[in-house]
Amino acid sequence: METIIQVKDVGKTFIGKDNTVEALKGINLEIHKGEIYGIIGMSGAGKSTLVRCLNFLEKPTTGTVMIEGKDLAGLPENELRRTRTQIAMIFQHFNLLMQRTVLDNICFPLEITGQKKKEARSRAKELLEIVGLSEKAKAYPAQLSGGQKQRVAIARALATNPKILLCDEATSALDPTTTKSILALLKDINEKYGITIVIITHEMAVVQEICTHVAIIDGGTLAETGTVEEVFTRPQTPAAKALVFQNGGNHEQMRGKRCIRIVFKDHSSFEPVIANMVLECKAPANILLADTKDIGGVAHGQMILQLPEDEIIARKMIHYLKERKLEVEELSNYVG
Ligand SMILES: Nc1ncnc2c1ncn2[C@@H]1O[C@H](COP(=O)(O)OP(=O)(O)OP(=O)(O)O)[C@@H](O)[C@H]1O
Repeated sequence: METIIQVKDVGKTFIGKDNTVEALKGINLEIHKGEIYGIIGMSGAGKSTLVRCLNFLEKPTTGTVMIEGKDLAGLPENELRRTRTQIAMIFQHFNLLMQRTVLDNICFPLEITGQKKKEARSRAKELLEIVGLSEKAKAYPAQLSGGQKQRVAIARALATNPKILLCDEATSALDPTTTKSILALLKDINEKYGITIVIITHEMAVVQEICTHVAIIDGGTLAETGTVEEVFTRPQTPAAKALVFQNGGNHEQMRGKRCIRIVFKDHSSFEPVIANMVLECKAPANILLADTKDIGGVAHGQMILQLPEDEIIARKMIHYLKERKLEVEELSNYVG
């Protein structure tokens, strides 16, 4: 698959009057065309800084960012500007122009690129239809709900036909139902228009919902990258385990001896079953052994899980897995 974003050894240091912050250190990332790539990490991990480096809103102190093979640092100003128009961005707080109507907000980037007013308005109307807000064309942002504002921001971001859409905590100010609908819209846009999407978030549920790939960033460094399924089912690093199992995947909390063997057959590899189970049951499960193979996008294999001591939660987990048509076998004396 074609690489669209390549980040090589990127570092970013902020030098202040009294202190120096190394926000990013030696980041390497490769994002392919058409992927929905999640970048997740705790507050202060460096997510926003990284995403801002992808469109040179922030210039990296070291390393290179390449968009479609072009090193952004080497581009003359006008070409950098052109490349930037292909990288749109949406934000947590929408950043709409409050004095302009919804339609005029969407026209704004088109006017900047010199499009005629009439053409801009007709394109803006098309975009409003895509995001399902045609009836709000004449409304002002203050008259919209959070989800509607984000839809306008998405329409505005798409106005210049970008190849990449960067989303910086785009659903963090929204309730769970609205979040789901915005994520569904993003997925639809990704599928219909082939736009590569990079999602910055601190919420695992967002990654789980729509991302194909994920990078975990921790203290300015990249802890782990992989497909969502890989990282969710077999997190390798403490940072990844902390996010996947919410409370650290701490072995001390796993005193329960109850182990089960799950056999995967013909199960979609894109549904991170274990991670979903952990999220649903709000308790960690320890993966003692995982032997899965991806055959044509379908996972086959087995996994041995140690369940929590709490009988009710353990039952709930077994029930969850059985409901998903997985073969579950209880192991009385498993020694990992
Ligand atoms: N312009 C700046 N000047 C100085 N320090 C900065 C600047 N921007 C970010 N930082 C610092 O860099 C580190 C990473 O910040 P960043 O905003 O990228 O993290 P984040 O993972 O996006 O966090 P959050 O989820 O809380 O927004 C923090 O320690 C932050 O204080």
